[in-house]
Amino acid sequence: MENRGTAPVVVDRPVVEVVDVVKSYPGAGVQALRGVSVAFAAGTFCAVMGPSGSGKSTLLHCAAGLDRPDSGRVLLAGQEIGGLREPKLTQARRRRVGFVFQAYNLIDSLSVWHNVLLPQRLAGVKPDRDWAREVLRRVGLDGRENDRPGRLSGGQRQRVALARALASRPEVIFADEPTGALDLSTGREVLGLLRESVDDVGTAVVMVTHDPSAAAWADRVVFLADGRTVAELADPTAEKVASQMMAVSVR
Ligand SMILES: Nc1ncnc2c1ncn2[C@@H]1O[C@H](COP(=O)(O)OP(=O)(O)OP(=O)(O)O)[C@@H](O)[C@H]1O
Repeated sequence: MENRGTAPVVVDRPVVEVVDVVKSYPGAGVQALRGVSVAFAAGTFCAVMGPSGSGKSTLLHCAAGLDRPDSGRVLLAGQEIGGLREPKLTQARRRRVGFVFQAYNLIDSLSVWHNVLLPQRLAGVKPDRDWAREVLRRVGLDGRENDRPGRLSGGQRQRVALARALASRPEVIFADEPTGALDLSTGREVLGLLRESVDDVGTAVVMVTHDPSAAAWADRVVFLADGRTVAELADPTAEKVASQMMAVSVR
């Protein structure tokens, strides 16, 4: 399905809506997003793909409220976040959003347990310890609570990052190439856990990836090129994603 206009594809129960977002980096003379409209539905898994430099990470940062667009609107659970001043924006993000980035962003001076509880503590929320224990069990890290992240493997660190994202029961998890630094089987485990959090917990996942077989774990794939959404795929397979990527890359 081609989506060339500025009207977002309508999804049921959107948790994040990006409407006609433009974002440039004036210092670099780059317009990274040129009027992107896309919505992400609650409890679904969406992959974002596109050639290098097409604007995927910028879209993720704007959608997650980490970056402010030059124009356009971003709604998080129906609330427009563009008008929020910093403390309120941070609060909305901490309450509703989880992040899993390739660099893990774990704090090495804290144990696994304290890393997992940190976002709730920063949000001033009393941590739900039972749920934190449950998510650590789900990601296969029970017994590692007292370890420092630096002593864990890359796959285990990524699982800590995922547990940390899940621990605050976010409505949406944004993941930027969460399997990029992992070997094939560890990558599959992490994708399985993201899928499980969608199916069992009802979290929405928005994941940037370059890998068609990772995108095939999603319910839907949105393709970007030159800062615009150019195509979508529902119920993707790795083959369909790869051939759509080829089509997008030769545009
Ligand atoms: N902080 C920044 N300052 C200047 N230019 C930037 C910045 N971040 C991104 N860009 C530029 O904006 C454009 C889109 O970058 P972005 O990282 O969003 O693309 P991407 O699709 O995620 O790329 P990749 O797949 O290589 O990670 C690129 O031309 C990039 O060089």
